[in-house]
Amino acid sequence: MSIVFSSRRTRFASPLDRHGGGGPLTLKTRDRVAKSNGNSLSKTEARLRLTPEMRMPEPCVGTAAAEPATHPNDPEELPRAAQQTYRPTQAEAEAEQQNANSKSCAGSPLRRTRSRPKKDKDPVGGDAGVADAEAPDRDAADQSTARMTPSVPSDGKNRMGTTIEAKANEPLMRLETGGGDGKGPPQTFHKRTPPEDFQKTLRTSLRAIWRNLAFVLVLTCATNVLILAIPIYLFQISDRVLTSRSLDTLIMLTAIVAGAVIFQSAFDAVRRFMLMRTAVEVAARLGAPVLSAAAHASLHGNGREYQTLGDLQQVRGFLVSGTLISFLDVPFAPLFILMIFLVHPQLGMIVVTTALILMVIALINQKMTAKPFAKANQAQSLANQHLDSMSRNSQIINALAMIPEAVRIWGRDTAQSLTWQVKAQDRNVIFAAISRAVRLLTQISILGWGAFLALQGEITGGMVIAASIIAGRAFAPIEGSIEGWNTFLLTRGAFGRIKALLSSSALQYEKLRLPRPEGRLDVERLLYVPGGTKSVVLNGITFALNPGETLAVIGNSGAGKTTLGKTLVGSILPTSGSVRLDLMDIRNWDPRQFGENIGYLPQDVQLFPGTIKDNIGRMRADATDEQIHDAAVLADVHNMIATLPQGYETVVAADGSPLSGGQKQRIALARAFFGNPRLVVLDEPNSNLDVAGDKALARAIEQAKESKITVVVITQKPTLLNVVDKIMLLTDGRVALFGQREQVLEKLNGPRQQPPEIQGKGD
Ligand SMILES: Nc1ncnc2c1ncn2[C@@H]1O[C@H](COP(=O)(O)OP(=O)(O)OP(=O)(O)O)[C@@H](O)[C@H]1O
Repeated sequence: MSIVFSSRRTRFASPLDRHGGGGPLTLKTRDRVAKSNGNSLSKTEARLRLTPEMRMPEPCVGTAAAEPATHPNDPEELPRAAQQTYRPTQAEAEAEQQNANSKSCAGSPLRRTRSRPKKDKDPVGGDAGVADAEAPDRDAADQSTARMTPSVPSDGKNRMGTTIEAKANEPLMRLETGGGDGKGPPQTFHKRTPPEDFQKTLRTSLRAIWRNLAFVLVLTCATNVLILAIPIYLFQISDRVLTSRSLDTLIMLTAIVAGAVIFQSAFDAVRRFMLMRTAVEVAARLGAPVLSAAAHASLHGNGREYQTLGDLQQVRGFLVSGTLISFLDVPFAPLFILMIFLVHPQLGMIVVTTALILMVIALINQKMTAKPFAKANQAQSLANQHLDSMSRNSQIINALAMIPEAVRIWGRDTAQSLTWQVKAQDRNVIFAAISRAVRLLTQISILGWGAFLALQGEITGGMVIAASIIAGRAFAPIEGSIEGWNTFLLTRGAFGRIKALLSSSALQYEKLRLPRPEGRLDVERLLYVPGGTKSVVLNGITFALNPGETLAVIGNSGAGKTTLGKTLVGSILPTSGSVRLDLMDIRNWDPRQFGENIGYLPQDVQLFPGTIKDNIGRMRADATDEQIHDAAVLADVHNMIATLPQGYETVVAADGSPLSGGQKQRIALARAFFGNPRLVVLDEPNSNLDVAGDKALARAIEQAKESKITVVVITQKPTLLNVVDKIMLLTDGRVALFGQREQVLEKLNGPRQQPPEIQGKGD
C-alpha cells in the first residue's frame, strides 16, 4: 500500500534523497563558466578583475589574460576543490564557446560584485557615502567595471551566476524575475496563492472516514448475524438432531454453520483491514495539514501546538483499537437481546437488567478514574518535557555531571505519573472485575433460570444453551465499550483539538502574491509585550531602511535587540505597530513568498540534520546546486566548506556535529543568504567567529550591500560597525540613537574615536 502525504507546500521526502545521498556538488555545463574567446572581449570586459571565487568555476581565458596586473591573488592559493570541481569536457567547452563571443565569464552576483575595484575604506569607517547606496556603484560604473545581472530568465542565454555584463556607466541592475530564488518564472502580480483550506481537508477526511466506517458497519452487521449461526446450530443439534437422530440433518447443519463461520471470520478480517487502512488514510490526509497548521500556530502559541500530531496518533490508534470494534458491535446488542426475549421474556429481562447494571458500573468507573488518569497524563507530559530537554542538552548534562539531577527530576515526574496511573488502574481493574463477575453471573442465571423454565416445560434445553451463548455475545461489546470509554473520551478530546487547530489556522486564507520586494523596510511604533507579562520589551520603535541599506543594532544585553530581530522577520508578532517590507505589513505577505525573500540568522544557531547543502538550501527539494553555491559565496563560506573532507555533502547531525560553533554559524549565514533574499536579519552573527570568520562576515555584509540586500545586523562587537550604513542603539526597548554610522559613532564615542565601546555606553 502506498501512502502519500499530500500537501501543496509540504513534501515529506528525506532531504538526503534530493541528491541521492549526496553526490559531489556539480554545476551543469550551462552553468559553468563559459570559456571566453579573448579576441572577442571588449575593452570593458577585459578590465574585469576576478576574485578567487569568480575564477573558481573555470579559468576565463580572455579575462585571465588581462588579469595578472590587477589580481593580486595567486591561483595556487585557490581552494583545491575550487580548482578541481568545474572542468568542462572538450565537448562542453566547445558548446560553451558558442556563447563566448556575446558573453564574458560567469560569476555569482557576489562574485561579480567583488570584481569591482575596492574602494579604500576609511579605517575609522568614514566612508562618507555609505548612506547613499548608489554612490559606490556609480564610482565603479565610471571605471567601466563589470555589471551583474543576478537574476535573469532561465532561457539558457543569461543565467544568474553565469554572466557578467560589462556595461559602462550604468548603475547596478538587477533583473527581477520573481520567486525567492531570484530566477524563477516572472512574478505575476495578481496571481493569488491558492488558500490552504484546512476545513475542506478536514471535511474530506471525515467523509472518507465515514465512508469507510459505513462499509465496515455493513460488514459488522453481516458478522453479527453470522455469529448467531453457532447458538442456532447448538439449538438445532440438541432439539432437532438428537431427537430425530437424523445424520443427514446433522451433516447439512454442520455444512451450513461451517460456511457461516468461515464467512463471519472473513468479514471480521475485512472490517479490521478496512479500519487499519482508514487509520492510515486519516494520518496521511491530516498529517501534513496538522503539522503545517501547528507550525503556523506555534508563532502565537507556546509550542504545544505540535502535540496535535500526538493527538493525530491517538485518533489513529483508536481507529485500529478493539474499543472501536466494540463500539461498532454495540448497536447489534439489542438484536441479541431481542432473540433472548424471543426464547423467553424472563431470560430477556435478566439480560436487560444486567446491561443496565453494566452501564451504571461504567459510569461510576468513569467518574472514579477520570481525575487520576488526568493527573497521570499531566505528570507524564512534564516527564516527557524533561526527557526532551535532556536529549537536547545531553552534552552540557554530561560535561557538568548533571545526570543524577536530570534523572531525579525526570524520575520525580515519572513516579508521580505512575502513582496516579496505579490509582486509576486499580479502580479500573476493580470495576472491570465487577462487570466481568456480573456478566458471568448473568450467564449462570440464564442457564439456571432457563433450566428452571425447561423443567416447567416452557423452553427446551437447546434454547437454554443458545440463550446463554447469545447473552455472552450481547455483553461482549457492551463490556468492551465500557472498558474503552476512557480511550474514547481521550480520542474525542484529541480530535476536538485537531479540528480546532485546522479550523482556526490562518493559513487557510488566501493571500495575494505580490511582486518581488526590493527590500525597503519600514518599522512603525513597534510595541512588544510578551503574552502573560506586563513587561514592555520593545517600546515605540520606529525607523526605515532603503533597499540595500545596512543597519547595525547595538545595545546592552536585554535591550531588546533579539526581540526586534524576531519581529522584523515575523517570527514573533508585535503587540502593536507594524513592520513593513516594501510598504506591505509583513502579516499580509504570503508567508511562503515572504520567507523566500528574507534571510534570518538567529542568535541560537540550529542546523537541520542533513547535509550542508541541504541546510544552505533550506531543505528545499528544488534548491539547485548553483543557488547553494551562490549563497555560500555570498556568505563567504565557500572556502571554509571546501576545506571539509566531504565539502557540501558533509552530513550534519542534529547537534551540529561535526561542525564547530563558528562553522555552524557560517553555514547558517549562507542559509540566510540562500535564494538571493531582499532582507536579511543577522542576530549576533559573529558571536562564535574567529578573526578570519569576522572578516569573512564583514565581506559578506559588504557584498550583500552591493547586491542591494537590506541587512540588519544585531551585534555586541564593534568590528562590524565599519561596514554598515546606519547604527541604532537600543536601550531598554527604546531607540536611544539612530542615524548614519558616523553620526552615531560620534555621539557614542566622540569624534575620531574608534572603535566604540558599546558595552560601556549602556551601563
Ligand atoms: N517571551 C518573553 N517573555 C518574557 N520576557 C521576554 C520574552 N522575550 C524577551 N523577553 C525579555 O525582553 C528583554 C529583551 O530580550 P532580548 O532577547 O531581545 O534582548 P537582547 O538585547 O537581544 O539581549 P542579548 O544581547 O543578551 O541577546 C529581556 O529582558 C527578556 O527577558
